[in-house]
Amino acid sequence: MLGCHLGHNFQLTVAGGSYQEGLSSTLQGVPPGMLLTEQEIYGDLLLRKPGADELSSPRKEPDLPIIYAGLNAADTIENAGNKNHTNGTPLVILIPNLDRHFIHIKQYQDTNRTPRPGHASYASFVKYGPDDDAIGAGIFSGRYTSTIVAAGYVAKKILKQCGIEVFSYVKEIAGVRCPDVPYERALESTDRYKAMRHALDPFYQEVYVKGRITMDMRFLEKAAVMAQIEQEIDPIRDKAPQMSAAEVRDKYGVHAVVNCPDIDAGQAMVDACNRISAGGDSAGGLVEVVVLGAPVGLGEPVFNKLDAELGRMLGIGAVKGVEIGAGFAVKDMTGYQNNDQMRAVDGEVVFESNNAGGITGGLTTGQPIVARLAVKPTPTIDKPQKTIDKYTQENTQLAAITRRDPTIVARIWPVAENFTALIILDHLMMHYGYQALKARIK
Ligand SMILES: Cc1cc2nc3c(=O)[nH]c(=O)nc-3n(C[C@H](O)[C@H](O)[C@H](O)COP(=O)(O)O)c2cc1C
Ligand SMILES: C=C(O[C@@H]1CC(C(=O)O)=C[C@@H](OP(=O)(O)O)[C@H]1O)C(=O)O
Repeated sequence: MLGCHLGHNFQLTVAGGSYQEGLSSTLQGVPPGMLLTEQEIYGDLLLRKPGADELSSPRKEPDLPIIYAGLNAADTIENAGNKNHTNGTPLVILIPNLDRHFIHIKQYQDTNRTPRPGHASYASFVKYGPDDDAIGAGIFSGRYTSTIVAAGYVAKKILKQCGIEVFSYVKEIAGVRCPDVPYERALESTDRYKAMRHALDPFYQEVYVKGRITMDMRFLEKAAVMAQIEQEIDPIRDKAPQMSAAEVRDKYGVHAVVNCPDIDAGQAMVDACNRISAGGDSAGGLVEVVVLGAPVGLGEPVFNKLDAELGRMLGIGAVKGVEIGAGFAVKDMTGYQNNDQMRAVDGEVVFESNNAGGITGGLTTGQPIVARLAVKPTPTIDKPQKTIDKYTQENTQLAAITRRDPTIVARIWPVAENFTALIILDHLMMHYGYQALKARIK
């Protein structure tokens, strides 16, 4: 298989599959000198992991990461204080699969002759043959997106130190749309939503806050604890702090399930999705990603224009469209309506609108970068569907029996957020390098 690599300077290679031993992210280009912990990476992974709420698949993966390489194992000289700091070598993050039992493997074995319409299993069988990693769709499972979240967290941490903030939220599910809110408000709401999820996540509390896995442990010790945790998934989940939706709303000012900056819209999304999934079907929608604080000029013509690079998010399973700024709506505008008028105010350039989504000519303008991802409804549904037997070519029917997300939208925004961070950091490195070189030319 080819194609599991992203980035020019800040480079990510991913591996693994939904029912293999686990998944991994390998990052090259991480600068030395940054303290990095598994707890903080998990803080992002828990936002995407399955089994969290009524809109997500019942698979109870905790998605606990292990940093396997890329950190100093001890202070490099006595009292240097750089233990667990990045040291510039490739950073490897492992995410073991802990909720893959025989019963689930058997469900896939029983249905793997009959590919799920809308999923990858027909084309991947034809391409890779009978040894195709078809259990749970392997690397085609949405599960692989945990690797993007883990790696993108590192990119976001670096970007924050450069004054750049990347965040994402749910814009639409099942036709229910979140009204437009100012980006600063959407960022605050997303931060409060994350704080709520950290506080209520049983693994965050039991594993990290209570110190069951610490950065002082060796890899083999952490793996041994994970083997214990694999046997305790349900008891740990039972310890989750309980809070009603109303209490979440009062304390954090967010919806308890959907990261949407308008709480009422969030509830209407849940209701609409539940109505669809009660009939065995699934729902799609939109997520929006915003980047604040990016300098002017990120992006490289011609093939690496920043909008083209953001379009790489089509590589995320179920993402069928990536819009920048006004996106497809530009087709109905006149030039005067679409152009973002500019003024100079006290030496600063101010734009009166942002139809360009912060990018013209593939280069950032200094405005917020805005991208939206169209997410299709989950392929696995609980309705009989027409399919074929991929070994005999007979026509047949498939009824889903595997675990599935009623909608992918509510879980995909952390993937979009962290994927965007990987792209922005990659281009920031290119930009800084190019500008440094330019400054040396007399
Ligand atoms: C976070 C996430 C969760 C997903 N969950 C499911 C699921 O439960 N069932 C399913 O059939 N597809 C699910 N998918 C979608 C499939 O991975 C995707 O549709 C499939 O790989 C085919 O790729 P394509 O939709 O890009 O053509 C999920 C995707 C993501 C990103
Ligand atoms: C495991 C995850 O989501 C899975 C994505 C997925 C699919 O077909 O994409 C189908 C389901 O897989 P399984 O049948 O193995 O439970 C989801 O649970 C995950 O995102 O971590």
